[in-house]
Amino acid sequence: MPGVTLPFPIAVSLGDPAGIGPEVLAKAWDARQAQHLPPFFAIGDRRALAAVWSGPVETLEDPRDALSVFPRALPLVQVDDPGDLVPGHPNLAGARCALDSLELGVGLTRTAMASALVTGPVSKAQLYQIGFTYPGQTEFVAERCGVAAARAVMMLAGPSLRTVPLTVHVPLADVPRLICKELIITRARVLCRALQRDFGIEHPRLVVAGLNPHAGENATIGREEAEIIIPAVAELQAGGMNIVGPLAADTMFHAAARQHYDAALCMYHDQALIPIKTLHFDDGVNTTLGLPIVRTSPDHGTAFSIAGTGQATPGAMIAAIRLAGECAARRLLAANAAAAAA
Ligand SMILES: NC(=O)C1=CN([C@@H]2O[C@H](COP(=O)(O)OP(=O)(O)OC[C@H]3O[C@@H](n4cnc5c(N)ncnc54)[C@H](O)[C@@H]3O)[C@@H](O)[C@H]2O)C=CC1
Ligand SMILES: NCC(=O)COP(=O)(O)O
Repeated sequence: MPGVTLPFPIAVSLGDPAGIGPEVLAKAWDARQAQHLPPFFAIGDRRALAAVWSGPVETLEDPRDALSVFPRALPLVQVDDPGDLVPGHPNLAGARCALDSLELGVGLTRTAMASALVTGPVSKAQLYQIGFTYPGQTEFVAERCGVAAARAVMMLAGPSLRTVPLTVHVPLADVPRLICKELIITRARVLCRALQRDFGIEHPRLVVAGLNPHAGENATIGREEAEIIIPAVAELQAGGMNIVGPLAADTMFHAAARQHYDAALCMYHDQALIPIKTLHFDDGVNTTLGLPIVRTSPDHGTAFSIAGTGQATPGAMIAAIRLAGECAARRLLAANAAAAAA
């Protein structure tokens, strides 16, 4: 945000060393001045950067030194990957390095050595093979921050759309039984509060998607709308929230419809992510709401098939760093105002 200088740099874990995380972060550093990015440092293995980029890297002893290093080199907190490190060829040593980097990034942000955390893309399949028991980074970061998974809310954000998947990394067949009134209410409240606190939207306007075609067509094409979603929306409205739904999911994302809301609560992963990745593949950000720290991530994955080819575009990583800086700045302003008022 203009006029706000963050006291600490932003921490960025590189993600899987064989994925495109190192390349898009290096390209973001190349673009730091043109894009007016706040200072950041990388967390991961130096070799992952060297494999895809010939720019300057300086290894840090103290992450806070990133502020002075950032103008001349990409600052790095080294996390060793003892395996063969070849872009496009993931292995379990790389997955371990990605997890160690994520863990360190959360710790540094929790202890105020970093103003916010940006996480590079990891391969869930690789992480599951080393015993990672969380569905994704969202739930891992939430647990490390002491926040219950239901209250850590994934939101995908682009310049013209924000969406929240109510259920995330679960089989589609499980979605109907996982949707319940309590989950809708909990996530809508976290979403509303975060839009106010982190996005500066004083009176958020929310919409909720239906699960079934035509939002159930008056309970003739599925009953989840009538039995679960409508009662949840009614309870939230009674509590004063500006929220409507369920809306038919096929017609709620066109340009004119998007003017009427600040965020859409969707019933399952692809219902939320298809519109975002269609509209904002190059500048979409995945952010976790409801945490004591700011955490964002580019909306894309590891893209192993293009890693090391130079084709990866850094737009989503740049957007993730920018959004992390903006949210952290809003929290800083609010904290300063509260301190001044006390
Ligand atoms: N934040 C995270 O950690 C995320 C991790 N993933 C993980 O990534 C892995 C691969 O997932 P996919 O579904 O294949 O999605 P993906 O985003 O890695 O790739 C999908 C397609 O988009 C292209 N692509 C992705 N990012 C690009 C970029 N910056 N520039 C140019 N082209 C780009 C890829 O080459 C591929 O054709 C999975 O293991 C998944 O778990 C997926 C999404 C987010
Ligand atoms: N599809 C979104 C995604 O995979 C990101 O998940 P997470 O690792 O940020 O929880």
